[in-house]
Amino acid sequence: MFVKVCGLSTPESVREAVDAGADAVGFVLTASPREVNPDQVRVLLPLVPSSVKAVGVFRHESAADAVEIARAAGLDWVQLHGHRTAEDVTTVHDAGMRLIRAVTMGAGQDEFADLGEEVFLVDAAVPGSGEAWDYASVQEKGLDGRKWLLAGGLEPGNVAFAATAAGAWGVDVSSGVEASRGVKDLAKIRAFVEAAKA
Ligand SMILES: O=C(O)c1ccccc1NCC(=O)[C@H](O)[C@H](O)COP(=O)(O)O
Repeated sequence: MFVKVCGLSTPESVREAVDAGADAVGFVLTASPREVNPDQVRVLLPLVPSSVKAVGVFRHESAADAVEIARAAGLDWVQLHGHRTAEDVTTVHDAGMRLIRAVTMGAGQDEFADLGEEVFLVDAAVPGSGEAWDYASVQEKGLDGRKWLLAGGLEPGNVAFAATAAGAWGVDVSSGVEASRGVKDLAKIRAFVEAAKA
């Protein structure tokens, strides 16, 4: 199970996620209680080994702006929330970056089909809100065999059940490993990664 821990902003939380065995870490470079700026990411990046993907997360920014900000932060993966077009995908790829596209369950079947071979993420309606949803309902989208991450309201206690119910290839968490909004809890990060990998 691929595990991404998102919304990291301190050396301690990055170290804990990496040490616990996370496959990817996320830095929120958009308006959020977890927002960090490119300079902060550059300070944290040396703590992330090359085997772990470091992802810049964006919501309202254009793809071109996201690429520019990610580059300033030293990142080569971007995660784009919100409605995106084929041109956005091209913009990211032409910049030599990898893309995680975030969609919600409300997205139409054609939007899921459009995601092609891309790694993508199926999230709650409001990203980073900690809202759980009916994870099993994603099975109706026919995502078997595709590389996609389940997100939204996951926590150490529900991740194994949710990932199985959804048939997910990987999972992504932020709120469920926090002591309070925007403040990561190191023990929860470890418990989450261990539960997801078990
Ligand atoms: O974390 C945020 O505040 C955020 C803001 C804007 C766009 C994306 C954001 N976060 C994305 C994520 O952390 C994950 O993809 C996912 O939504 C985590 O959800 P949850 O575990 O329910 O917090």
